[in-house]
Amino acid sequence: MSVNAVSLEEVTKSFGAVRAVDGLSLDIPQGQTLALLGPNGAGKSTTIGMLLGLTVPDAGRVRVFGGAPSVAVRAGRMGAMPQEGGLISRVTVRELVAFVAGAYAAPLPVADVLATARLTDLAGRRVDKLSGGQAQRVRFALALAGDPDLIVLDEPTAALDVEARREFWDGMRRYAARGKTILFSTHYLEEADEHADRIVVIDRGRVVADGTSREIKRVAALTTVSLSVDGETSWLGRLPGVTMVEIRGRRAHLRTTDSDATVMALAEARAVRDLEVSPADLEDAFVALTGRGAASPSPTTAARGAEEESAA
Ligand SMILES: Nc1ncnc2c1ncn2[C@@H]1O[C@H](COP(=O)(O)OP(=O)(O)OP(=O)(O)O)[C@@H](O)[C@H]1O
Repeated sequence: MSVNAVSLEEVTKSFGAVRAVDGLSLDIPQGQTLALLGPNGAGKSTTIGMLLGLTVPDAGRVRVFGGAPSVAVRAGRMGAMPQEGGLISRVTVRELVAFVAGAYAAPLPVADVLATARLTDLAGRRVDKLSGGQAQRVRFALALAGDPDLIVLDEPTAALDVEARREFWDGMRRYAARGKTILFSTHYLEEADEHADRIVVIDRGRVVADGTSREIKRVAALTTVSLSVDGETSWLGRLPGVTMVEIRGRRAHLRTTDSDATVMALAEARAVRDLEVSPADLEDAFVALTGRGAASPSPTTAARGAEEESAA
């Protein structure tokens, strides 16, 4: 098996009394596109800083392609796009890309960089005359110039409008299609859902969920099946997939990790009356996982509730 592109082992970093990253472990195999999703202050930028070798962890180990981050950077194997950062002005896009590519031993041909970042038509434009979205694609191009195997992007599309984001991700997909590894942080749930193979949700410096968007929704157990009931309801908690039962008036609301199995079992029990299935979206899952902004119980609470119920 090939070495992981990224391996973080129990990494911790504090700033004074603030523990920004708290025992975080994460392995990213080569070729994966991973979204690091988390609310403000979750520890995304600090994690990325350690990954890039810009910040030294207090404890734990950071490996990029099996070695120190600085080795991967020097070898041109890791390219980064920081959250912000000025671009040299008064030069054209092509000149700037060629200048940065020239710093690497085995750069990508400039024409390829421009094409991947969708900048071919803007190659002769001066950098200081670009729109925000175009400038962001130039930053992406600079991260690509050394033909890295891993690219790390800290909130690459923050402040871009919908069209600029679409164009940005278009370029990113071309890069990923070449078998490269991508790690990006984002607040945009739909962006993680749409562009990542894997989503790692972090909060307070810890991983709170890790999986495909489908798996994360399942972990959050947020699909709700509701139906009209009368009489005895305790059996509803024993249906497959059900993690929580709430009775409100004459309706039962079942949280389930497997709505298909729950509905089938209800049908077998001839209990389907005014049935409604409300699927979770990633936003609900995120809120439930991080406990921010909603009164939903955390998934661990939900899972524990179900275990206790079935043990009883
Ligand atoms: N250089 C620093 N000095 C002091 N505190 C810091 C420093 N860098 C980060 N922090 C604190 O560490 C915590 C994690 O911050 P970090 O920037 O890693 O989060 P984030 O998930 O990237 O947030 P955002 O999405 O807002 O960029 C926050 O409480 C932040 O205030």
